[in-house]
This record gives sequence, C-alpha cells and structure tokens, in this order.
Amino acid sequence: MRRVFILVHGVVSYLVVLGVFTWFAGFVAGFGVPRTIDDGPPVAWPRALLVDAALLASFALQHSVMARPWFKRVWTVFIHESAERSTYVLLASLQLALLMWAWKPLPTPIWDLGHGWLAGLVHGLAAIGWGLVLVSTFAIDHFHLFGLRQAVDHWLGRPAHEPDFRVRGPYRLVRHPIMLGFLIAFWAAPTMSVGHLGFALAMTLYVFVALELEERDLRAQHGAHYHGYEAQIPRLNPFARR
Ligand SMILES: C[S@@+](CC[C@H](N)C(=O)[O-])C[C@H]1O[C@@H](n2cnc3c(N)ncnc32)[C@H](O)[C@@H]1O
Repeated sequence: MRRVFILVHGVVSYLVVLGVFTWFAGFVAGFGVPRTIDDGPPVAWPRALLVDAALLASFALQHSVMARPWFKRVWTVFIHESAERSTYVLLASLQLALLMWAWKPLPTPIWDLGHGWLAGLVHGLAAIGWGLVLVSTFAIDHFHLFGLRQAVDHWLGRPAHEPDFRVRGPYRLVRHPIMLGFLIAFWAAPTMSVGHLGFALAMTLYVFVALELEERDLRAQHGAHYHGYEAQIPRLNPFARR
C-alpha cells in the first residue's frame, strides 16, 4: 500500500512540477497565461515591493534549505527516502505557484523594444534559455531530479541509488547550465518593467548564493573529481578562460 502511495505521490508531484514550470515560463516571458509578471490590479509601490520581496525571500529560503544534505538527513526520519525528492519539488512548485498568484505588478517600463525584429530576437534568446534548462535536466538525470525515478524504483522493489556525476552535453560548456538557462530567460525581456527588473535582480542574487551552497556540497560529495571539473569547466560563462 505504501509503495503505491509513494508511486502516486511521485507521479502527481512530477505532473505538478511540469505544469507549474510551464506556467512560470509564460509568467516571466509575458504570454500564454492569464496573468503575467506585469499584469494584475495596480497597488501602491511600497506595498508591491514588500509583498514581492517577501515572496522571493520565502521561495529562496525554502528552495535552498530543503536542498541541503543535512536537511535531507533530518526529514527522511519522517518521510520515506524514495518520496523525499518528489516532496521537495512539489513544495518548491507550490511555493512558485504562490509567488505567481500573489505577485504585485510594478509595470513602469525601464526599456521597451516594441514589436520589431529586435524584440523577436530577445524573445528567441529567452526561448533558448528555457530550452537550455530543459535539455540540461536530461543531461544529468531528469526523472531523478524531479523524484519520479526514486518513486518508480521503490515501487518495483529496486534498490535506491544516487545518480552518477555527469559531464555531458551542456555540462561540458559550463558547470551550471540549468542556472545559466534561468538567468538568460529572466533577463532576455523585450519589455523590462520595474517589477520584472526587481525579480531578475533578486533571482540572480539567489542563483549565486545557491551555487555557492551547491558547489560546497558537490566538493564534499565528489572530492578530487569535482575539483578537477572546476579547474576545467567555467561556472556560468562558457566564454570564460580557465
Ligand atoms: C537543480 S539541479 C542544478 C544543477 C546545476 N547547478 C545546474 O545549474 O545545471 C541541482 C542538482 O543537480 C546535481 N548536479 C549538479 N551538477 C551535476 C552534474 N554534473 N552531474 C550530476 N548531478 C549534478 C546537484 O547535486 C543537485 O542535486
């Protein structure tokens, strides 16, 4: 019974992640969803600033703390190991959904490229960013990253295993292609509003903090292997010389 429950939980969490992420891409890119980052009833800017900062901070805090190995050790006392990753991605997605639902727009434009070829080019760049995120999840282990593999393995009675450290596809160019893809997608905006700029700045800051924490864990986990990788492959800028 518990195996079936963990499997259903894993499948539902994976579908929620896919849905929320697709919605999030539309929210940031500004089309395909009923309310984008610049839509919604107008509110006074101090209130918008306060609400948006609180939403971003709680997303960053939850996302970083729950991803740490010490936190995983603590909460797998209560949650079965094979359901740990799906619960983490489910909670992170719900937090993201809350951010999009409660977001207060600050639509004053900082720059506006209109609707010509240049705007099209910037839209294309954003699409490349989202594409890079998706492709990179498959270059490591897409289904393990979102918890589905662990739930299926448990259901089939297979032993749990940590995914291998992978250096293939975009991971040959930069060490963090998923985060690079997000940064491209957040900044490549033909119309950049005050609210979108605040969002991009806060997320950029968060990415750098998150990468510090993640690399600390990866060094502890993979030792000399990761040090060698760091010496050969740049962190985020594929054109940086090592
Ligand atoms: C959300 S993913 C982000 C990965 C990476 N920071 C990026 O931006 O592409 C975080 C997970 O990926 C894992 N990870 C990072 N680099 C990896 C690699 N080269 N091979 C396998 N797993 C990796 C980390 O251990 C962590 O569990």
